[in-house]
Amino acid sequence: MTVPWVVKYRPKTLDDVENQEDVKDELRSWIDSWLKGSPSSTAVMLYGPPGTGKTSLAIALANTYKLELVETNASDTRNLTSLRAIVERASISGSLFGIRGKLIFLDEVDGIQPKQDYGAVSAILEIIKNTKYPILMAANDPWNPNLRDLRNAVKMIEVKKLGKIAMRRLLKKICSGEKIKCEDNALDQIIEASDGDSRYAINFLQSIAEGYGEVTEKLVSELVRRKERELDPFETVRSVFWARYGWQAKQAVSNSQVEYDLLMRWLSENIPIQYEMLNDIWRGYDALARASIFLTRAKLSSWDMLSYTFDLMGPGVAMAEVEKKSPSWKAKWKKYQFPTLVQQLYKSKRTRDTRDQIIKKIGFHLHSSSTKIYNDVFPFFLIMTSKDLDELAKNLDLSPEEIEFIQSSQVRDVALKETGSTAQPSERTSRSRTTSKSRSKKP
Ligand SMILES: Nc1ncnc2c1ncn2[C@@H]1O[C@H](COP(=O)(O)OP(=O)(O)OP(=O)(O)O)[C@@H](O)[C@H]1O
Repeated sequence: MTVPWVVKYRPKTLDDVENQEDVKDELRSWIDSWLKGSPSSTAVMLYGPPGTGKTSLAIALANTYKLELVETNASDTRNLTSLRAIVERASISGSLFGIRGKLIFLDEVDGIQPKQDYGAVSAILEIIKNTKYPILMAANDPWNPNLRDLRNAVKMIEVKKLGKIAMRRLLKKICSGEKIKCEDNALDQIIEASDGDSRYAINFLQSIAEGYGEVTEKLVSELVRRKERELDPFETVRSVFWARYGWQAKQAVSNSQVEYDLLMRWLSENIPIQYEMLNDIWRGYDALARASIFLTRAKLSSWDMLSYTFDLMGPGVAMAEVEKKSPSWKAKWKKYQFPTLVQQLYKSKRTRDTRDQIIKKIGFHLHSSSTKIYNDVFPFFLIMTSKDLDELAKNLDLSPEEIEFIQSSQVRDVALKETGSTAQPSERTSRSRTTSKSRSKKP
């Protein structure tokens, strides 16, 4: 199984964490104050946009001070109960940093829902009151009024987006670690699209590198569109499959800018990749089939139906995996696939692009328009090159990709067929084609 690069390249210690110097200093002096026996504050909340390194900072902090990281999701009330027991046990035994100290980490504090997770905030407040261990929390957006009491009980530290230079260093390190060819401009585009979200940038890099074996500017720009982040189907698909709670999956599909039909294709292609149990796959497809019915109804009658489409495409697909209900469930990294249709469109576009480049070069040498070369010369050229490719390639300054295009008989057939079928059926072109055909008989 491929290890996700966000895991493989996660910083081990605080020194490995790129930038974030102020945050690291504050965290160090906070833990030092605990070690001296007079904590500057019981709990700290790291807050900032997704993928800025909050979880990484928690792990690096624990490693740096050789503390055991006790990690749980802040809205998981069942785990909070056992956490309360840990904290209470420690206060009775009076152990502070006993044999091995602990760092308690509560992730996704802003995911606490007042109704569904009733009692979570008061449980955390109680843990903070009784703890003998430092408590670190993380949230993307901690300004929800429901979290006011919590905010007042902790020290708030902002984690800012990673700058472009630091992000580039991070990605370069991964590229050389993985020995993959990454064009500088491609990295620039990924950095631009990630908008400071390192997880997004690293996942994006891995998806392209594993899907295509190289990271080129052309590939990246194919995938990055203007509203890149929301448009990235890999991110949406992963967020749905990795959602532990229904609301997370619903958020993923409703925030996604990937067009609904296309998103269905993505999910459909990847359900059997993500889910291993036949029953889970069946439930996933069942939810998706129902989502498709509601999408058709939404388009035909009322857009109100879209809400059901989201429920089924998001939580419906996400919760198809029964194992998710178990507390020991962990998201499994899978290499997602482009929907076959999108892949075919991409491949044929690439082939057409290469063909058009060759046509341009011939046109430049023959002082003719691309249309004329395409209709009158190109089929003949392909036949000619089966004899004299080396010489022609030199004269036309053809790139290896263009030579490969010409050499591939399969592609040549496609190109010949396309040339025949897509040319305008004008008198001029049909006559020209007759001419080139008849000429081709006499090489
Ligand atoms: N400052 C950094 N230095 C090195 N790697 C980083 C840094 N920030 C993030 N990363 C990389 O990005 C990945 C995602 O970061 P992380 O999970 O820590 O973000 P987060 O802020 O906790 O995100 P979220 O709020 O969505 O949970 C990490 O696995 C790590 O590899």
